[in-house]
Amino acid sequence: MTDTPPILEAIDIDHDYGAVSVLQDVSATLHRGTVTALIGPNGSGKTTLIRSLAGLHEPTAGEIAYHGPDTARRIGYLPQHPAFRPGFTTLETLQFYASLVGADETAAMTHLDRVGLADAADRPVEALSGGMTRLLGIAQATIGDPPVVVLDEPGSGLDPGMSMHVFDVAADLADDGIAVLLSSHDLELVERAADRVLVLSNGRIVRQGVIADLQDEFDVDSLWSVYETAIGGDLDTVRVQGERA
Ligand SMILES: Nc1ncnc2c1ncn2[C@@H]1O[C@H](COP(=O)(O)OP(=O)(O)OP(=O)(O)O)[C@@H](O)[C@H]1O
Repeated sequence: MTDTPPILEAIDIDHDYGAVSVLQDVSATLHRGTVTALIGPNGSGKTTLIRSLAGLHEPTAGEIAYHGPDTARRIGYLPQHPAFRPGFTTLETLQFYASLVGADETAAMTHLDRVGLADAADRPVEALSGGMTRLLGIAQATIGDPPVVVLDEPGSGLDPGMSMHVFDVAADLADDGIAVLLSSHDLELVERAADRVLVLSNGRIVRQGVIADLQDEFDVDSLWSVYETAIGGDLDTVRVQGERA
């Protein structure tokens, strides 16, 4: 759990998009068997941090360090807007990703079943609803059993039952020993399924730790109160980074 050494960590990373500094001095750890939720206002840098941790872009400064096993696939990633090549079925698409990471033939169906998409196995990917496409993206992120899985807003666009299911899938992955990072704006679901949170505000981690410990520290009984206190300032204004707020 969280007292184990991290399997993946960001060490003092900065990320700039040209002249715009989006992450500053971010240090964060992910641990095996733990769901860590990344929460923060719109535009605070969550997707940028997730993409940095997934190795999709180099930080401008600092380091991303992976301490896990040398497997065929180290980190599974669900983008915020998953998209798949048209002309193939859901099952064929997942079988393709399975073949890339050396997973066995049955893995694709098992992973489809886990996200609740078994009945859509023969449906072309272009005929999936937005929510179903996201579920296929989650199945794709977990195929090959990477020890770290990062999910950018996995519950976005899903109905309440399916959102809850997706968070339960994340908790099940952690029960299997995987280090899961997910971003979300749904604090109730985060409180239900996550062990730890990283609170990002305006490109900086303003709090991180076990949810219950943060509630004790702030002497509050909900994650919303932790969030409100940690973020401070206006909660109804999007702070556009690189601009005067
Ligand atoms: N490619 C880019 N070029 C320039 N600026 C960018 C780029 N991508 C993101 N940004 C800026 O970086 C900041 C952080 O964006 P990011 O998508 O990481 O935030 P977020 O916390 O994931 O937001 P949301 O919750 O709205 O999805 C924003 O100010 C955004 O405008």
